Amino acid sequence: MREDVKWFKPNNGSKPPQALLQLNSYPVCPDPSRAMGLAPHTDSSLLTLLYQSNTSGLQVLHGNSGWVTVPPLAGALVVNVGDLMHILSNGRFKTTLHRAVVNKAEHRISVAYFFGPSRDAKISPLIEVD
Ligand SMILES: O=C(O)CCC(=O)C(=O)O
Ligand SMILES: [Fe+2]
Repeated sequence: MREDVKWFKPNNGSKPPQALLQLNSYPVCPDPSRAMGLAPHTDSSLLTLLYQSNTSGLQVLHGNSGWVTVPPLAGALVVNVGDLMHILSNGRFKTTLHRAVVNKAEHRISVAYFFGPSRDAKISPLIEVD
């Protein structure tokens, strides 16, 4: 893999990066097979840090295994690669299709911190195709 220490050097002058904190709340659901907490999606920014308390619900689509649960680990955050990272790295870091399912026993919360460049930054791949 080609090393390039300039990967994340901003080229948009002094515009600050953008960060967004999103609080998700998934109430108990009597029939989880008939509801979805958060529909399948990819996060559009660069990176997401996700705190998912101690109730599972996050699932990622993993190759032939289908939807795989990402169990919450005490003191750990999930790091999600977003669309902009996918584009910047020319697909070397892949954006992650994920969703959140509900359950019938516990109210679940999660906190997502989305981080990326300013809204009007121009994004293009920084790594050439091999
Ligand atoms: O609640 C979760 O585990 C996922 C939240 C999520 O994917 C999002 O806020 O974009
Ligand atoms: Fe997400």
